[in-house]
Amino acid sequence: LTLLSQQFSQTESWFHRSAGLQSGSAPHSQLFPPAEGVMLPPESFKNRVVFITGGGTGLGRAMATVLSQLGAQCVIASRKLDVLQQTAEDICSRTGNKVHALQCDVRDPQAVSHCVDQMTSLTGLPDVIINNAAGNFICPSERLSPNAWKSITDIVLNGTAFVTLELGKRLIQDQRGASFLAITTIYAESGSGFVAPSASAKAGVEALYKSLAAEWGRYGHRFNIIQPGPIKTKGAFSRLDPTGKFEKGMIDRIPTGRLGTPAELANLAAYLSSDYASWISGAVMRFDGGEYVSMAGEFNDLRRVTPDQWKMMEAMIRSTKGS
Ligand SMILES: CCCCCCCCCCC/C=C\C=C\C(=O)SCCNC(=O)CCNC(=O)[C@H](O)C(C)(C)COP(=O)(O)OP(=O)(O)OC[C@H]1O[C@@H](n2cnc3c(N)ncnc32)[C@H](O)[C@@H]1OP(=O)(O)O
Ligand SMILES: NC(=O)C1=CN([C@@H]2O[C@H](COP(=O)(O)OP(=O)(O)OC[C@H]3O[C@@H](n4cnc5c(N)ncnc54)[C@H](OP(=O)(O)O)[C@@H]3O)[C@@H](O)[C@H]2O)C=CC1
Repeated sequence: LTLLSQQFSQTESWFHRSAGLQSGSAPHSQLFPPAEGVMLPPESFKNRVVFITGGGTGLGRAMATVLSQLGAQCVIASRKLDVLQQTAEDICSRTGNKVHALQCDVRDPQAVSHCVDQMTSLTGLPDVIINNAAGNFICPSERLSPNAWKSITDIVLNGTAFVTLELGKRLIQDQRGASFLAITTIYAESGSGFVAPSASAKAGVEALYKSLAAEWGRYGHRFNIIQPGPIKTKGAFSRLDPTGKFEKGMIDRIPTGRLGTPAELANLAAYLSSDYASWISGAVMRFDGGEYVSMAGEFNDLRRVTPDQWKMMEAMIRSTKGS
């Protein structure tokens, strides 16, 4: 069984196989196929402990899978213990490496401290911390109650801060280095209407991580950020595109013509958390198929202009004399 698991971890995983061309992708997305398989060498995370918040579902689950395939002992934590346990079992049965499930509501600093106590007994302190847990929903800002604002900002900003400070302090005390990674979003930079609490909280997370990258390097701690563009997960799409009507328009504005895949994100997270990235700290890695710059550029809509229309417009421009 162990041999089989090892062979499996060196080739491909169940979710990589499902990462083919998604429906709704543009034809040119064939030129940007999502790479299958795990990128780093096998056992890159052997003898490493990885702690992932929100590791039971979506992107957190994908990151736990890849890191487990690379030899890590993973600890996944969130509110729903049954979901975490099922994920832990699934991953462990596929990779042969231990995955621990711990219940933790990151909004509650005491729960976070208790979770870290439990992890310390199970695995010791982690070498890699991935702050991935989040909450979000689309809502016109004038409809937000104070509690709606608080529910998102408490998970995203306070939750990340509680986890990071609790683990950071204990690691410093034990004179242990670590890699911290936060999953934010491209609109942490631009802000975005209709998700103002999420945008505000994610921007706060980025400020926290850049601050600590500067402050805690002396303790052997690295802090990096991934800003993903759209990657289809139930958690995100059910709350941000509940009718499914916006997906096509979203793909149209992504220059690579498709959504990202959990496997691609997981490989990037693994790289940034690995020794291969030990000189990367304070970095913000946009991971969005080009969506951000595509939405930002004033003239980018000119992509719709046909060659004949260009001929006509060029003639008009060239015929202009003076101002
Ligand atoms: C042009 C359009 C393009 C569309 C693109 C679509 C796809 C885009 C993909 C790109 C994504 C980019 C970024 C993604 C970022 C993410 O974070 S995605 C991850 C999302 N995952 C989750 O949210 C999982 C966890 N979420 C939850 O558990 C819940 O959703 C919640 C609400 C965050 C927290 O749950 P809980 O604590 O149980 O909270 P409640 O008690 O239910 O609610 C607390 C208050 O919030 C109010 N509320 C809840 N839902 C809404 C809503 N939909 N609208 C308004 N208000 C809401 C609720 O009423 C409570 O307030 P009150 O007590 O005052 O009533
Ligand atoms: N998918 C996408 O397109 C994008 C996602 N992101 C980011 O990626 C990350 C993962 O999102 P995704 O996988 O799509 O969505 P999911 O909804 O699947 O993931 C969110 C996770 O957070 C956990 N969580 C929520 N509240 C809490 C809490 N109070 N305490 C502990 N854990 C909590 C949830 O578990 P539980 O319910 O068990 O607590 C869940 O596992 C998030 O940070 C999100 O902002 C960013 C940009 C794009």
